Amino acid sequence: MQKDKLLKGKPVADHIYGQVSERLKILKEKGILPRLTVILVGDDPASKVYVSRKEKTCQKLGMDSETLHLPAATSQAELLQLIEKLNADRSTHGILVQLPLPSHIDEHRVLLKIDPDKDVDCFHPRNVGLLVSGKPYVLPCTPAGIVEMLKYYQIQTEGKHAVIIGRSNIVGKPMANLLMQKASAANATVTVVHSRTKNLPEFTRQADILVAAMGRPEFVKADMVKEGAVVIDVGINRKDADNEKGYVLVGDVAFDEVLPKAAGITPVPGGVGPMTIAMLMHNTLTVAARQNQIAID
Ligand SMILES: Nc1nc2c(c(=O)[nH]1)N[C@@H](CN(C=O)c1ccc(C(=O)N[C@@H](CCC(=O)O)C(=O)O)cc1)CN2
Repeated sequence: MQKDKLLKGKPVADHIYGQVSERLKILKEKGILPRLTVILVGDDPASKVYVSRKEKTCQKLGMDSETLHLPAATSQAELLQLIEKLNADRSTHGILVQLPLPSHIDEHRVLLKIDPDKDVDCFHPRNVGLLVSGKPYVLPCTPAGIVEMLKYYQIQTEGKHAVIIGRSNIVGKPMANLLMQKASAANATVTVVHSRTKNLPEFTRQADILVAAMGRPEFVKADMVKEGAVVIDVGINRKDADNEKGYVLVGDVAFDEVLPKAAGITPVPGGVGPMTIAMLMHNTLTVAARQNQIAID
């Protein structure tokens, strides 16, 4: 294993947590205890893991947090009512609805209901618009975490060709925005490919930076990657295995065969994943500070 090629998330997340602690100190000195409320509807096993990690991280940092776990049969009206209550509650600064939601609930309606000033995910259309305009309120957690990783590992993006596989609202679309922008200083040339792209490998082979975020286990094979490319794997897929958990985590990249060709590659687990929660903590402080007109940056 060529260890120097591994772009691990933990050291970068720890660097962010250092900044979070400094910013939290300023808020606490002003009498503000930032509070994140996470809503989980249903019992998706992976979501339960992520939500519990969010709560534990808040506790570890000394932030306030609350997880509201609702049954899978919760109606859309009930969920909207709860969000309305949290919007009006001044002690809650950040609201996050864990995705995916059960299929009977319209995700767009729910995200639209969250007060955009409390939207720590950057999923509300107002905040998506601000992001696209280059004047973000907060940055979307996973894409912002990837930008932080590229900076930390001193990977040049300016003028490079970044190819993103996947066009989701959580990763693909905001990632394209961040990488192309002047505001993020990334200044890359960006191509987005997806399930309907014809001759997809022709595009991925042009990538200096390849971001795999389509949610298909080990989809990216060695012959789809240019020699010397930086490969960012955003996929987290559970693959059946004969171990204690009954599964192993694999990314969207066939890691073992892509590793020899890549100049740098994020592992799964331990790559991009830890950055999502680190950036969420950062965003929670940002919204708490803005709601109280306190400068922490
Ligand atoms: N409202 C949101 N919903 C979802 C988001 C989001 O940003 N906001 N992103 C994902 C899930 N997610 C956070 O919510 C998340 C995913 C992965 C990790 C992580 O630490 N992954 C670890 C492995 C974790 C494991 O053992 O299963 C890793 O890759 O090393 C954290 C958060 C979808 N929903």
